[in-house]
Amino acid sequence: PTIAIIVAALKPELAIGYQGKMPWRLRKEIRYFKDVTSNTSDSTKINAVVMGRKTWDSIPPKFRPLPDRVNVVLSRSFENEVTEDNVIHANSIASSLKQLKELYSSKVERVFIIGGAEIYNELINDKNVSHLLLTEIQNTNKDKEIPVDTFLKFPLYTGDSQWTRSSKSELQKFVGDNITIEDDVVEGDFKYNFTLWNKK
Ligand SMILES: NC(=O)C1=CN([C@@H]2O[C@H](COP(=O)(O)OP(=O)(O)OC[C@H]3O[C@@H](n4cnc5c(N)ncnc54)[C@H](OP(=O)(O)O)[C@@H]3O)[C@@H](O)[C@H]2O)C=CC1
Ligand SMILES: CCc1nc(N)nc(N)c1C#CCc1cc(OC)cc(-c2ccc3c(c2)OCO3)c1
Repeated sequence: PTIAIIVAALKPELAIGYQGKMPWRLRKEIRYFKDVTSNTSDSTKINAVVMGRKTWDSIPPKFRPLPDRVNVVLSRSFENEVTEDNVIHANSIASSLKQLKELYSSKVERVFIIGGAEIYNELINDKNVSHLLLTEIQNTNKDKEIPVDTFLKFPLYTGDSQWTRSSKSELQKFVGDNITIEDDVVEGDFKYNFTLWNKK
């Protein structure tokens, strides 16, 4: 299945976290994340979300496991198993994909890597990752500093980057027509845009 990274990052430094949490709460961004990671073109299939143990721990317990998606959590101290609330525990990316295949065979349409920094920075260079769904966030209030301490190490804007930004119509095709993609969404001091990147 297609493996895509999905992340929201503050430009220009591509910051994604602060003290183990998200530096912002953007209502429409959470809805986009939910819709894109839940939506399948084939209604008989389901998507999977893969995350690091710290990201799992940071999701409010009432919101996890993320509904209507196969949840996979990675930890180097996990046994490869399925927990009682149907979460796949894996101790490597490879074993998580193997378990997905064994348990769900052709039932999984897309696999979304949903964080956090350690997982992102390991997988951005993985040959199996074909797409990057990046929400590019800007701070419109130059008098306000946004506290951040966690960053993506993604080579996107360098000249020799193997990643190229797709058009808005390619993004629309990728996520499906039933998802509305707004331009320049403004929430508080933040302005953000949804983008799709793929490998050259
Ligand atoms: N802006 C955004 O879109 C998002 C931001 N975030 C932010 O990211 C931050 C969390 O990121 P981070 O602290 O890096 O933690 P992660 O969520 O990336 O989890 C790291 C843990 O995952 C496990 N792990 C990592 N790599 C592997 C591997 N190859 N095989 C098996 N297990 C592995 C380890 O677990 P163990 O220690 O148990 O061995 C490691 O400690 C938070 O601030 C969060 O808010 C998170 C998601 C989205
Ligand atoms: C939702 C933020 C987000 N956006 C994008 N573009 N990519 C992502 N990978 C993520 C993410 C994520 C994991 C995560 C972390 C978290 O706290 C650190 C909370 C949630 C979360 C997940 C579902 C929710 C919710 C919050 O509020 C309502 O429903 C989800």
